[in-house]
Amino acid sequence: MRFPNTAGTGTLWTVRGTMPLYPTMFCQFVVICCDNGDPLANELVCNCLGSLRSACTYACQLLEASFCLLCDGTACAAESVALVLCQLNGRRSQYHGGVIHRNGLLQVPLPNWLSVLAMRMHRETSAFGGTPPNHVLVNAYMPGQGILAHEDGPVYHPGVCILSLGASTVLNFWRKEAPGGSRSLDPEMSVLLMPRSLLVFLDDAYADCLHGIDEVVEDRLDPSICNLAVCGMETGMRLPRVGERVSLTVRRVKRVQRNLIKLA
Ligand SMILES: O=C(O)CCC(=O)C(=O)O
Ligand SMILES: [Fe+2]
Repeated sequence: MRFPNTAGTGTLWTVRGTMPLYPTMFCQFVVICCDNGDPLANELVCNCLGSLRSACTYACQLLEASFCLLCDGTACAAESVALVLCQLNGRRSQYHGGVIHRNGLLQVPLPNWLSVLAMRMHRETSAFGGTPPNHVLVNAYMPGQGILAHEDGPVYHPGVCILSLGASTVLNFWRKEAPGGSRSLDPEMSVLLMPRSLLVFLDDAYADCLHGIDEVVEDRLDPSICNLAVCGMETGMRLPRVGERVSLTVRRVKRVQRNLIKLA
């Protein structure tokens, strides 16, 4: 399977194996936010019901349909201008929506299939503060790959939607400042990201925490994972990361540079 051709380079992003389709899997919607200084333990975790559920399912179907189109290598090139920025520890990342410059986003319109998805997330969640998202990061992880603890930072509006496809994973959150001053090595809270789940994290979870994914080939499900029950899992289980995981991180870069001439 191949991802969209990258701008200019002619390099194709080749993915080993095939993108699994999950036509019948449930779609989970997890919201993590902790306004008013509430501890992370008070995060809101809910199953996706009613219209939200259908929105997520729709998004996944759309996305999977898009990936299928991309697989045959024909539909993508004209529509999608993507930029491969890094191949860190094997994880591959692809940016859509433009390059982030110190003066703001040098905006390139999102490809249509991503724009529909991003607008749907905008309409159905409160993640982007009333203004549509303009940037999507696609990350592809093989088993054993992850992402170091980091914060997404002030360049984005403090709200993120992450749609997960392929293998499951666990995303950890650490408070930047644990009580007593130093940062604990143990996550304060973790979320199991099942395929076709949509994670929305906002506010304090964005601003006061680091997040990251361990570089392991299987996840040990421990009690710090806040949504085990809704995933039908139990503490103590081990969940192998079977195959590749592809995530779409949808965000809004706060500042958009409209006058490109000024940059010269
Ligand atoms: O792949 C994920 O779920 C997390 C990605 C992430 O945190 C990022 O790209 O900033
Ligand atoms: Fe991140």
